[in-house]
Amino acid sequence: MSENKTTKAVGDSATAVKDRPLLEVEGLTKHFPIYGGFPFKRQVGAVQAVEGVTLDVFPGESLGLVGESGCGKSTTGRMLTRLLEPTGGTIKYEGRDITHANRRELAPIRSEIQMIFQDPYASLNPRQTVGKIISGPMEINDINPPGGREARVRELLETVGLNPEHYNRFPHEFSGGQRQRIGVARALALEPKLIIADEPVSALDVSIQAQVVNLLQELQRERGIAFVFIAHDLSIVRHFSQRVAVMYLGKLVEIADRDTLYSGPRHPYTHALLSAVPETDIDVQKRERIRLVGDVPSPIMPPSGCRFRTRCWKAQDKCATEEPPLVQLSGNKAGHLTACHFPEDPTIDVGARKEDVVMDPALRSLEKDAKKS
Ligand SMILES: Nc1ncnc2c1ncn2[C@@H]1O[C@H](COP(=O)(O)OP(=O)(O)OP(=O)(O)O)[C@@H](O)[C@H]1O
Repeated sequence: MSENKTTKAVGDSATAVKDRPLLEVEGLTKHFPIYGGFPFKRQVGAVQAVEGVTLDVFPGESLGLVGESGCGKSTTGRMLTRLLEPTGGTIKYEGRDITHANRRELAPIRSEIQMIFQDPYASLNPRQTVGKIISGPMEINDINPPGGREARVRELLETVGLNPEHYNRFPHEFSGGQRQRIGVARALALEPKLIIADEPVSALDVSIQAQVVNLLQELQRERGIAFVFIAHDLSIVRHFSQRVAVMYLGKLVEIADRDTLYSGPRHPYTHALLSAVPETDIDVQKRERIRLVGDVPSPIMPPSGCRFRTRCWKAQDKCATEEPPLVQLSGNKAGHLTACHFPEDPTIDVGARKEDVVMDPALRSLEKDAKKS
């Protein structure tokens, strides 16, 4: 098979490639040490949570990061915001290496990269008022917007669809969806260029998920904020992201623009993830159903070669001995990278799955509305 050795995951959709990348991530790695032994504790191993992740995030784009629970999505997100110190690799923000930048060095960009967390119950301080929570980042960064912080917070409350009069209320007075809106307002307070949204809707009621996704999408479009949208649910990422990266056991296995990924996945794992999304639209061509067997192996001792091989129906000897690089396979578009020795055939009829496959009826109706307008 002829391969073009492109190892950098670049976007090629019109939205993605406008400028140089906002964020350039190369070989990002995180190992959590495991200590044991008696009487003196020493390191006996490591959880290899993230291993050699390489990708770019462009200004204003939304990149979806998808994979099963425990594959290292949150750890990656936390390293990108520098809440976690990487074990290896580099992170560049607007060309500046911030991989090991200290607090002082990070200060000027702290406001530009924000995070929205999964659990809107745990991520808000129950003893602080909404006003205090949202103005927190402004206080920490000593930012005084024209008109004052309170006016800015009220404006932000309105932006995220909450009543500005709720300024003095406490988190427990709000529903899950409303709390996540407070989290979004807090992330917006410093007018970030990049938001890492870590499963921002998975803790919410299904009927509320669509509203919050819609809000984030509006913000992305109207304010040109770049998003890394972390999710285990491919249907939500498809709704929100122009490009999608798929992770398995700490590694990126495939990345492409969303239509390419959904209509012609090359990595068997992506194919399996897609076939797990229920097809509710009878117009959508039936895709072969694949059910993954076995558990995800331990990240403490991941399989040799291709990490997916123990669950892959296409695996051969080579998969155990040689790790497949993340490259542009022959037949793939620029920017579509796959890490597999025996990839799926490219879909012949690329238009076969143009329709979105959405699990949640609320999201489905939103998509239809968006298409009409
Ligand atoms: N502080 C830590 N110490 C040790 N291991 C950790 C730590 N944080 C995460 N891990 C491990 O690293 C691996 C990746 O975890 P991570 O939370 O990044 O995955 P995830 O894909 O975000 O999963 P989920 O969707 O369940 O949040 C898991 O095996 C997890 O147990």
